[in-house]
Amino acid sequence: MSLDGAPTPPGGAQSVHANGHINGGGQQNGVVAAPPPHVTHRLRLNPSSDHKPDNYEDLELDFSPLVFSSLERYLPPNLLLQTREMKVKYMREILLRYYPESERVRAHTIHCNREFTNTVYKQLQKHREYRQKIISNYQRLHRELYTMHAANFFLPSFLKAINENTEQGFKNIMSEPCPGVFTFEMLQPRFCEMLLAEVENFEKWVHETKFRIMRPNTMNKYGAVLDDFGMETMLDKLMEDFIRPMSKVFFAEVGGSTLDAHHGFVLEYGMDRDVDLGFHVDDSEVTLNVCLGKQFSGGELFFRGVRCEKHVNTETQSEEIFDYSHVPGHAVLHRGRHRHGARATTSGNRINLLLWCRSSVFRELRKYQKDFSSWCTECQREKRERQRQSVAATKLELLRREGQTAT
Ligand SMILES: O=C(O)CCC(=O)C(=O)O
Ligand SMILES: [Fe+2]
Repeated sequence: MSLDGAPTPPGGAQSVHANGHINGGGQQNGVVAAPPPHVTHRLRLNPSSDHKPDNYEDLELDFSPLVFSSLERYLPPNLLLQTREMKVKYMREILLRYYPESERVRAHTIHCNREFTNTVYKQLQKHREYRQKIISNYQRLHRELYTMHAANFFLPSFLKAINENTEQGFKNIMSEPCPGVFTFEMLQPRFCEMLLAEVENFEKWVHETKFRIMRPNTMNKYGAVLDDFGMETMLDKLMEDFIRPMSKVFFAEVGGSTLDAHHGFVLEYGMDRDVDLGFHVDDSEVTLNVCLGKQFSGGELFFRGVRCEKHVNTETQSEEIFDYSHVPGHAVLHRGRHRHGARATTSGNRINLLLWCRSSVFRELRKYQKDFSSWCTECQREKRERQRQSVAATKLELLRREGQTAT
């Protein structure tokens, strides 16, 4: 059997050369670009905290109703008085800009809002058809993987922390070997085995049918997008009920509490697969990276400090250098903007589960931020430097004035 495959490949990571430069001008791979100048849709920088948002649960929408309720508080005051339909229309146009599959289109074509929306719709439609084709033809091996069964998937220690849902509860199971990089034991060995077998089964089907699949991003030749073969709902649950509570505590300043979209995939490394992964930042606010196995050597993750778009290529400070060795079943949680890469897997096969979690609210608000990012180390260094210079200038001025009074 031969099936027709992939539409335009999805977005991905933004690669950064180890010595600092972004590959290919930095606009490729689904990295968020500035909106076209004519786009007039605006949000407030601070939410209207006393405004009670509408409920959107009963509408058929392409984003979660909760996203609309959260975003509503950021609407310009005059819009808050409009009908629910008007608000939905306004917010949808903003949100559509953040649908990952739209990024490529946006970079090349868009000249007016309507045209943009139509092009995105076509892309979405194509992508839905692509997924549908896979889902209706691929025979699942372990059906129990496709719905969330927390007790079968996760270790009791992890479940206990999630149920407690307190900062201390999370800290009890986590290590933070480098600021902003959290590691913890997460998956049951049986779950890892089943997911590995499912991925293998899917790859076998792809091979046999010659179905042209999209790889997780432009940096990988191997691996598979789990969302494309039926795991989207289960992974949404993973993000909402497990990753968002933790991110709310540890990554609030990068939208950790408003994560509302994900890209879920596995990567496969080995001498006969992808060997390593270059230095990059993820197209995510928060990334979950869990090793599924199997046996391997090498493949360490290397981290090199958190940077905003403007500072992505700046030098690494010695205290930012951190290398991590993967352990099957163990998870790493970090900001998408934490620069990192993976060293060569020198023997065996390493397969990792990745969940890039995004917040559309955070992405919209980031556009209005003029000054320094609280989470970018380089922004903070520049800010301190600017303050130091300003204090020095004031001191000098005071001394000069004192000198004048004395004479
Ligand atoms: O291979 C790894 O563990 C890193 C994967 C990664 O950074 C990514 O997919 O964004
Ligand atoms: Fe990454």
